[in-house]
Amino acid sequence: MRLLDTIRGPRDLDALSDDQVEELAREIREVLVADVSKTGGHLGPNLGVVELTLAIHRVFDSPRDPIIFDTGHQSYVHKLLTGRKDFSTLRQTGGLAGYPQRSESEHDVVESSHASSSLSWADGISKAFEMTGQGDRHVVAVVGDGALTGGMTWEALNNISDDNTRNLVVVVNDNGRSYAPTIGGMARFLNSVRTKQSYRSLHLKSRSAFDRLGSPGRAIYRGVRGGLHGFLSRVSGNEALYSNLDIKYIGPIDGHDERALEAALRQAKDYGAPVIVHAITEKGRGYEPARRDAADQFHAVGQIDPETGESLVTASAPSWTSVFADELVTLAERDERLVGITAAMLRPTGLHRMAERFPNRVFDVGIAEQHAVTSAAGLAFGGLHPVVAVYATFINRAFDQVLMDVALHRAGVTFVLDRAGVTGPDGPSHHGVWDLSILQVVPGIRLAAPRDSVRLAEELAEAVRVGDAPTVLRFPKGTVGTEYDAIRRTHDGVDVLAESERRDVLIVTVGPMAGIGLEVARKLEAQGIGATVVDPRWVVPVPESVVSLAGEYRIVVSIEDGIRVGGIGTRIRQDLREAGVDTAVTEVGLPDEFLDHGSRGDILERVGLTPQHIARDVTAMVLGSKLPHARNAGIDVPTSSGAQPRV
Ligand SMILES: Cc1ncc(C[n+]2csc(CCOP(=O)(O)OP(=O)(O)O)c2C)c(N)n1
Ligand SMILES: CC(=O)[C@@H](O)[C@H](O)COP(=O)(O)O
Ligand SMILES: [Mg+2]
Repeated sequence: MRLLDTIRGPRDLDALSDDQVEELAREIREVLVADVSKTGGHLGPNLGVVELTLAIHRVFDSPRDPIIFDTGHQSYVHKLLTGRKDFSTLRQTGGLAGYPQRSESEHDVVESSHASSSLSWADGISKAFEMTGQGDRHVVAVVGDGALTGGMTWEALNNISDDNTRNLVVVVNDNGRSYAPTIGGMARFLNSVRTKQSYRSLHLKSRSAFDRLGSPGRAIYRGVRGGLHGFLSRVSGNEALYSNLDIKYIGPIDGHDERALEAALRQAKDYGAPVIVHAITEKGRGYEPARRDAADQFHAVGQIDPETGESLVTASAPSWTSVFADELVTLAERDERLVGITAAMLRPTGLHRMAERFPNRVFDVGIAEQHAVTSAAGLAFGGLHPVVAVYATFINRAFDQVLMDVALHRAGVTFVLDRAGVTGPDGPSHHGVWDLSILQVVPGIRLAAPRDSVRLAEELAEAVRVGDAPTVLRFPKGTVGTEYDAIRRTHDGVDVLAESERRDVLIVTVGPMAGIGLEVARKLEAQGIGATVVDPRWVVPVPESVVSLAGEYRIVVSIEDGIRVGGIGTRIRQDLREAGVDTAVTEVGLPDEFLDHGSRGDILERVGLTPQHIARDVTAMVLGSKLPHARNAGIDVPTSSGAQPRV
């Protein structure tokens, strides 16, 4: 039996000897590589926190001492140590979540995968403990060097430093990388610690001296190491950054030396005030293919060959991201005003291609979306046209900057939102389902949803030509689908994809929902219900011809991969009513709920965003029966004029 099989919870770790802890670390790495290579997931980050997580769970008493994982993608080891051993269903429908999830365990606290929030969580929890007579409980926040580039962490540190009576331990998991090497002054500070000759040489010399004494020497070394690191940090003046914040700093600690970590964490636990423990770790530790991966050390992998690390995923078509990446380079070659901005996701958003071609025209600002957006407003003020490329879910964080720094000043900034719509395996905080609703309230904004790669190229070229308003392009995760050519295009750019003689149903599709809309139309036509399908391409503001066309039909059906509440459908309905058009409107989209992880197909099926569900509901409406209220289909029939749907 494996040692790991005997660990039912963190308290089973207490009795392990040093050698058993090392054996357990080895077994955990074997499990991570064996299981995650089959399911896909955050292999590199989790291989880097094996000893760190073991030490935290041996020193602190979770869940009494809550452990907060920033971003949460590095919580697999935590899950293995808290009773969740079956990773064969990782990130799959109904399976283990890829992030902490309270419904899985009392040991899980923060479920959001949006980075840089852990210290604020820890600040609040520790304050609450202190104010409710639970001041003896410790709160531990594990924050990566990448997450430290996010502004929230500094807002939290500013507050934490104000009250030095709380049992709050911040463990900096410093592997020097977000996806790519972490950027900025914070990274330079942390890197200086890691590479400080005084730290490195003294550390290495002391270790080899004790090693020569054999196991007794190694035991002694481990005993004094905590103090040694403390000495080193004073020698190298590393604690300056934090001690000026009046926060105790312990480190740097070798993040793969479990005993040294324990010594530092015990010191931190007994300190009785906020402490930062700085652990130097390696993403992908213990697995050569990850360690060798120059791109991102297997930050997030698909299915891979566990022996070689080679990807087993074959793409049937180019990804939306790669189409965008190539188109942007083409545009940048023609327009020197174009610059790119990424929030620590250069390769995931495709900006790496522009960076390779124009290294001085792409800026990685760290995990700092708010800064990225307002900096873009500044770049536009200076005469450039920034293209801010982020995942759709992360633009949520910078809404105020889009509104008050870009739109208020009518700045020509283009936002490219990748992973828009239901993404799938990364769960509720990663679906890009809010952008259509929150951005459409921004005055002057223009929002496009390309239905295929041809329209992506076309609409990106149109977007970067707009110099007096924010423009937005949003497209989904994965590979581009079928190209849908238009039968005709209206004067204001609406593509008619299918047209029926009978003016029964007008289907207005947003982006790649065009495919579903055409399938719905085919199903309706098969029942003798006339259906026309149009793709506005630019969905905000709603083009006038959508409104005028709607007046010729009995029902308008909008279909979008975004929450229905406040979505494009509600905007169409409002524009129709304001134009005096009383055609019934059926808005099809996602429920305004948090959607658990799973495959995109399973999720769309579950919420009824499929041709079958939509055609059934619309048929029932047209034939006059009461619609079965599918969760995601809101039916709006104008009641003010007493009009009934013209069915
Ligand atoms: C607000 C936000 N922006 C971007 C991301 C995408 N993202 C996920 S993990 C990651 C890098 C995190 O780096 P770090 O905190 O150092 O953790 P590591 O992966 O190195 O353990 C990024 C940018 C995110 N989760 N949240
Ligand atoms: C944790 C995080 O925010 C990302 O690493 C996320 O997993 C993105 O996944 P994809 O790039 O595969 O969509
Ligand atoms: Mg990192």
